[in-house]
Amino acid sequence: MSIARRMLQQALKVSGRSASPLIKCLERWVEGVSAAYARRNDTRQVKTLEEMPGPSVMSFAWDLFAKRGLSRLHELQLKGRGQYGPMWKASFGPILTVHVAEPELIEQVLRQEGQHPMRSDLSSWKDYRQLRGHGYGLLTAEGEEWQSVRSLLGKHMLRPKAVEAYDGTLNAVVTDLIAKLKLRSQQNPQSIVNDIAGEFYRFGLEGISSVLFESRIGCLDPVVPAETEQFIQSINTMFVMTLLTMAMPRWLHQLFPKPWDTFCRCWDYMFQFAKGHIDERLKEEAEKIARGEEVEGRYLTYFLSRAGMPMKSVYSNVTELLLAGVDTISSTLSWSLYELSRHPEIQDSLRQEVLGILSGRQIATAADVGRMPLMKAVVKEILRLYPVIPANARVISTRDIQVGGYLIPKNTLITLCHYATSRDPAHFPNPDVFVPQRWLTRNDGHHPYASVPFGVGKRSCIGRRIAELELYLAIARILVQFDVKPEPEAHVVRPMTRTLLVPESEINLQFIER
Ligand code: HEM
Repeated sequence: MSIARRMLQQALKVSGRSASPLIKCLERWVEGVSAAYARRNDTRQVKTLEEMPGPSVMSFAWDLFAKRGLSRLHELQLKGRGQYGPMWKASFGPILTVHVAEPELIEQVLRQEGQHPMRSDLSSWKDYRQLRGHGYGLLTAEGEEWQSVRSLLGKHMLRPKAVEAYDGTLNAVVTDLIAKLKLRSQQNPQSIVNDIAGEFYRFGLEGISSVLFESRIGCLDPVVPAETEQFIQSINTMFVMTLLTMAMPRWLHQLFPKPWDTFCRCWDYMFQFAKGHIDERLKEEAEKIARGEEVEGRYLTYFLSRAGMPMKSVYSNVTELLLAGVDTISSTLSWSLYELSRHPEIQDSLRQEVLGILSGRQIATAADVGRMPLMKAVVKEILRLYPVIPANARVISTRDIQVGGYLIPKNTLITLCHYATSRDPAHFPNPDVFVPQRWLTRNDGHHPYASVPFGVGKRSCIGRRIAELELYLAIARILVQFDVKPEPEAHVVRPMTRTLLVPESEINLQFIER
């Protein structure tokens, strides 16, 4: 309470007068004056971007390009925080970005993100769509357009009941994954499956396709269709090229056209792949209707097309959902089995938890995995150590905001460094060690924004519930069917950034049938 206000109240008490309209008016005036005074004082203390520490343009460019910094961006978060504190600025090619690496400050940014949060307005993904005249999907759309797709998809992807209904579809894909792992481990004298991330890539694509189209596309067949392999290859290359094309000023695209051309070719293929599958599925439906048969789909493409969304938006949304469901699942599942293979005691406890809930059954349902606290803790811990999207971003386009005592002008790109916060010993003791148990105790003391692998708020991951269900179902069945061990003389695998955080080298594991 301001001193002026207190004095006014004191005066009222002394005079014994009740609060008449005049007095109330006076009170409001005093409040207004003191708020304005506080604001002026605040602005005086607020620092500007010029005062923010950070590497020079040259030294950051050196780190990025000469020292393979693009693949070590996650480590540069730790280096930046160590060198400059919780906030620093750096120029990523032509883009100035403010890095924020403290949970309270990340929270401050997200609480000011406004009605239609924006991740980045400088994305080369958007440039590509404009160039080719494609629509935007949920990942790239903004404003009202984003809001309307988000509300529509939210009904089918965020509501627990709607997501639980996908467990049968996803379990059918898990059945094929298990058969494939059995086949591959039987082909090796030591039951080793090489490059599990590659296998889980196909699993991820088959999983999200079945949710989108309610039909299978053969990713886990003994011979994978060539177009599927090319789609996966296109995603890989597109992610490698994303950071490069964003870090290069546009005029450099003319001088060195290869990265931009390759990037566009990958997207062309991905859009073509998605369109092919959508058209095929909708044609089947039209034929059914022509034969007078009932059409009742439980798949996302059906919901989108039935909601009257223009086909251009259906194509772009499905392309982006297909893309979002591949690396995210593959990487998280690979790291889960990697860590469980190195911590046999935790693997065993988790298996006991699964077997206890299944009581004799082989296949878990959504309701079953909902009752597995250790399973949830394992996945949380994996995403703390290896958040597949290691940094998030926001651009607040409507107004300047204050964060950590700095004034951030509107339209500044803000990088939320949650890889750094989730590896911070101040929030997680022994931060580099896999300890799922830390998630089992309430009030373990970490800030709620210290590990936010799915983001927070209106623009957070819409696929979170589907991803978690798919991961739980897959891990549960793998542990029931196999003992998972590291290959003999296995080396440590580290993460690397390829826009997303992925294993730097192959993860090879022994899958010993139980
Ligand atoms: C372990 C798995 C996954 C992780 C860690 C993850 C993480 C994230 C993160 C960090 C964001 C950005 C959130 C923000 O800006 O605040 C995001 C957005 C998004 N994710 Fe995921 N994701 C995962 C799986 C999936 C899956 C399986 C799908 C598709 C079914 C998906 C679809 C999306 C979409 C469409 C967006 C954009 C949402 C929007 O802009 O409104 N994600 N995800």
